[in-house]
Formats: sequence, structure tokens, C-alpha cells
Amino acid sequence: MISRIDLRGRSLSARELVETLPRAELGVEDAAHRVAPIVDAVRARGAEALREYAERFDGVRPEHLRVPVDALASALGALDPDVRAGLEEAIRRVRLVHAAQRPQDFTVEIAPGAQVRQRWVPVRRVGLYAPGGLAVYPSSVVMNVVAAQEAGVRSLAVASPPQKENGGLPHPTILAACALLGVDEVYAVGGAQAVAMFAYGAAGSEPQDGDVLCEPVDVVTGPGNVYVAAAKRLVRGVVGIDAEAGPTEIAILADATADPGHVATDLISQAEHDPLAAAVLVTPSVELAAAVEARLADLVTATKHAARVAQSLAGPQSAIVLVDDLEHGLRVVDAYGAEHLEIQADGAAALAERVTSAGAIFVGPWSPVSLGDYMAGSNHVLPTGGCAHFSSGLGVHSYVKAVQVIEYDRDALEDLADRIVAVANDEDLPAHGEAVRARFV
Ligand SMILES: NC(=O)c1ccc[n+]([C@@H]2O[C@H](COP(=O)([O-])OP(=O)(O)OC[C@H]3O[C@@H](n4cnc5c(N)ncnc54)[C@H](O)[C@@H]3O)[C@@H](O)[C@H]2O)c1
Ligand SMILES: N[C@H](CO)Cc1c[nH]c[nH+]1
Ligand SMILES: [Zn+2]
Repeated sequence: MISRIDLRGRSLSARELVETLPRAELGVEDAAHRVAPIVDAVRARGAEALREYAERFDGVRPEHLRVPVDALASALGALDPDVRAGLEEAIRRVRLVHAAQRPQDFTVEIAPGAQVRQRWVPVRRVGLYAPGGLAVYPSSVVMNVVAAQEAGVRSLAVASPPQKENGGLPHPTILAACALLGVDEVYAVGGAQAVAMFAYGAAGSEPQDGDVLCEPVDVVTGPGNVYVAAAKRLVRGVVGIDAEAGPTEIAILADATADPGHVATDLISQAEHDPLAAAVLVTPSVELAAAVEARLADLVTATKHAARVAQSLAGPQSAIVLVDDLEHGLRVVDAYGAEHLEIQADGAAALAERVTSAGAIFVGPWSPVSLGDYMAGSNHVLPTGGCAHFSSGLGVHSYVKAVQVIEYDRDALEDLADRIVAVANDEDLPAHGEAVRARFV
């Protein structure tokens, strides 16, 4: 079952903490070596390679790599009304939050006649990944698509693995979610091969694919398993990506006031994603640790995906970490930089304000990660593997770029001419200064 790491009485530096805290054995770097040939094959052979990998990894050879539009409409027609209502509420809430994320253009008047503006421009075309291996993720369709739409992106394509049970098309709820959001470019392509298809585009291999199956995109976003995250790392630079949003992580900072049953169910809720998912409890309370261990022992066998959950909890990426006090715990969770951090402790809101590295923070007993996974309004596509130290979760910012516009008049430039020449000469780039001087002779 879940192991313990005892950090009590040990004052480790942030770097030492990172080395001591649990991480999965198969990381993104190792996975990148495994998926590099997949990325190369899709780049070289397009749809032919996509069909081969679908057969190998998803157990089905899709006839239609591009989902026919009428399949989207029929999936929406057949969607369970309760699921539809849930997705619609998620869309409404996620849209409200993401509309508020739109960054503002600005103009700075630096001096009379000297102006610098900054305009935010959406990228032209995006590729959005919705996972569909061990579980199905229509909620990820919502998170990706709404954020891109609110950013103003015009061309959106979604990919999700083909399912044998759905005749080689993605899961029907994925298709229905796309239809609900008005997306009609959907591909039955999963894993690293989907990321490669978006990054490089793909030529068709069957008459129904046409000559060009998929045009390349500017940005690829979305969550996925370690192979998806690895492929995103490989194509970064060819296209933009969001964060590496790989196997799910939950860290919970809790004290003796936390309900052990809630802590245990929250750990299990995220462990059920993937055997590589990480579940970490950080607590100064030995009593809470013992009570959570006992609850886990009861609950794990009864949960639907017991084998996956047990693997995740027993893996080297999961642990109960004992700390001296909440201050110590705060340093530990900050060094870990979890995708999701729950704080179930006295003064949770004040503690949350002091966290600097986490994909998203869930404050207090009534904000479990499952709320954010579906319907809080926040985005559930979040950085994993410590990427929260330098990356944000998915949002409008993932799909826009800033363009600076510089406009000086004659007098404003002349005022600066001598200074520009002085600095240009000092850099031994005198032609730069000359380009200014030439205007005033
Ligand atoms: N960080 C986040 O924001 C976030 C959000 C939601 C889900 N997730 C994670 O997404 C993942 C979903 O994983 P999933 O597996 O269910 O679906 P997935 O769609 O990510 O992966 C399925 C694909 O993985 C590929 N694959 C499987 N085995 C492979 C191998 N040995 N080599 C190369 N490719 C292989 C196949 O192409 C398959 O189509 C989970 O890890 C979950 O925790 C993360
Ligand atoms: N917990 C996942 C992010 O790591 C998101 C998700 C979608 N569905 C259920 N959960
Ligand atoms: Zn989840």
C-alpha cells in the first residue's frame, strides 16, 4: 500500500526536497525516447502511420481518421440528458472564468510622439487533445475548446483515440461534446501520434482522407498519459504547447482537523486515472496519517478501478509525507509543485496564498479536486511532473501571443538619436546608429 516518508526533524533545501519527494519511475524524458520513432513516422508517412499505430495501441484500424460530421450530430442526439446537462453547466462555468482571462491590450505614451502598444493576437489554428485510453475525457474537450474559443482562435481541431466499441471513432461522449461546442474537425487519433499529426500535419492514405488529412496547427494543447506529454515535449518549438499535462497528481496538505475519509477519497479519486498517477499526503499529524491509511485499506478494494488505484498508491510516485508542522508542510508542497494541491487544514485560505508552485489549489473541505475536474469553472488541464514551477494551467493565455507596435514621430526619434548612436557604437554595431543618423542629415 502507500509508503511513508518521514521528514520530521530534517531541514532539507528545496533541491534536496525535490530529490526526496516521490516521483514516478517512468518520467517524460524516458517516454520521449520511446515515442520519438512514432513522431518521426507520422511526420514521414502521415495517415498510413496513424492507422498502423491505432491498430497497435488502440486495437482498431479506423476507416475514418477524420470523423464524419454526421457522426458528431448523431452522438449529440443520442447523448444521455443528464450527461448533456452536466457538460452544459461545465461549459457555462468554464466560459465565465475564461472570458475573464482575456488579457488587455495597452498603449504607453513614453514621451510626446513616442508610443508603444501591445496587442494580444490569437494563434490561427490549434490542435486539442482529449484523452481516451483507460478512461474517456469529454470534460477535457470542454476545457480545451472553451479556452481556445474565448481566446478567439478560429480554427480548432480535436483528436481523441479511436475506440473499437465505437467502430474506430472516438467515444460517443467525446463526439457529442465536440458537437455541443460547435467543433466539426475531429480526428480518431490518439497518443503521441495525435500530437505529431497536429504538429506536422498529415497526408491522407485512403480516398476518404483526401490528399491532406490534417493541416498543421500553431499550438497543441491538452492532457494525456506520459506518452502524450512526451510527444508534446518533442514537438515544442515546431509548435507551441501548453504545459506538460501528463499523469495526474494530487498533493494534500492536511492537519488533524481534516476528515480522514475525505482525504482518502480524494487521493483515490485521482489515483483512478492511471497507474502512474501520483497521490501524496503531507501532514504533521501522525494520527491523520494512520487514519487515512486505514481508510485507504477499506476503500481501495471497493472502488471500481481497484487495480489501477492500488498500483498508483503503491507506486514510487505516491506517499504519505510526515512533516514537523504546517510551515514545514508548506515548504514541502511548494518544492513538490503538484498539479493539484488540496489544503485541508486550519487557516487553509491563508496557507493557499503563500503557495507559489501548484497547477491549481483547492482550499478547504468543500473544494475537492473532482469539483475542479468537471465544474468549478477553472481549467483542469494542469502542469505535472514539477512543471508547475515554471508553467501555468491551460487558459486563454495558452492560445494568444503579444505583438508590440512601436510608433515614434520625427521629433521623438531625434530626441533619442545621440543615445542610440552611443549604445550602438559601444556594441560595435555602428550601422545601427547610422540607420538613425541618416534620417537627420
Ligand atoms: N495533467 C492533466 O491536466 C490531466 C488531465 C486529464 C487527464 N490526465 C491524464 O491523462 C491520462 C489519460 O491517459 P489514458 O491512457 O487514459 O489516455 P490517453 O489518450 O492519454 O492515452 C492513450 C494513448 O496512449 C498511447 N499509448 C498507450 N501505450 C503506449 C505505449 N506503450 N507507447 C506509446 N504510446 C502508447 C496510445 O496511442 C493510446 O491511444 C492519464 O494519465 C491522466 O492522469 C492529465
Ligand atoms: N483530474 C484530471 C486532471 O489531472 C482531470 C479529470 C478529467 N476527468 C476527471 N478528471
Ligand atoms: Zn480527475
